[in-house]
Amino acid sequence: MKTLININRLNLYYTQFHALKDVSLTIPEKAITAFIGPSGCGKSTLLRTLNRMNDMIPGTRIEGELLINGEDIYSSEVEVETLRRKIGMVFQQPNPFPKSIYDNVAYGPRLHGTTNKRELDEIVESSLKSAVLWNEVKDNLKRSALGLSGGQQQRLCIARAIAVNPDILLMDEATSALDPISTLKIEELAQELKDKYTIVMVTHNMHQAARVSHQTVFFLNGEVVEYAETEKLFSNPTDQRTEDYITGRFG
Ligand SMILES: Nc1ncnc2c1ncn2[C@@H]1O[C@H](COP(=O)(O)OP(=O)(O)OP(=O)(O)O)[C@@H](O)[C@H]1O
Repeated sequence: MKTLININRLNLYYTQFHALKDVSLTIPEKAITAFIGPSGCGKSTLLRTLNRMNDMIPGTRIEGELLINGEDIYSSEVEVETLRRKIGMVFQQPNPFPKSIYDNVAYGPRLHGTTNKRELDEIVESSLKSAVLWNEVKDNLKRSALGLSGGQQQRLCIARAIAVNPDILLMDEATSALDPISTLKIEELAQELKDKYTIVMVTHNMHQAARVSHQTVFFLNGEVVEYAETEKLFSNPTDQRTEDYITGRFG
């Protein structure tokens, strides 16, 4: 499997607080990588370094190297806007815009200069189909996105993210606010999307990581304790701390 993301000795500080400690990690292309670990261990922080969302938090300092496709995304030549266009993100709480379903999905393509109605129609349809939402909304595209259920809203947010054709999809506990059936739908959707996108997901739910991911990364106190193919990490972890965590002895 080809490596897409290469992280070398990454350290991140929130002012004085050392939140990521010497993190080294590779993330394979077109597969799902799950970040697990107890609350506050740095999962979301590392996820946010991948699209430079942490840049927006004052006092954040980063050392080390983070390569995507061989390019250091923290180099001064990288334009953050261009980088973020290639990296979609879905959050814990579905956050559709207070606009129609259609306008939510068309938002990114319009921002990037697509104005042709037929082209936009096609992008909206194909993105909603990819997000397995099309059949539920195709007759109501002009309705407000806020009228959808939580699970539908989250699939709409995924459609919105993929409408600009990113390389990477980041999911930060994207199912933790959803009911079990909606959660299952998003998990199934992630399985389908991984053939086209590299997915990195933070999850509180170890079973979810075990169910859907190819690779799992276990964090503790800002460090990566261990990362491995999911099957290996859950059946035969190398580190005692991983074993303690996955068997429920802490966290
Ligand atoms: N903006 C910030 N300023 C200062 N400290 C922060 C900031 N964001 C996060 N932290 C701290 O950094 C550490 C890692 O936080 P992070 O949100 O990455 O953990 P997490 O593993 O994703 O946790 P959770 O599972 O609870 O979301 C925590 O101790 C947190 O308090």
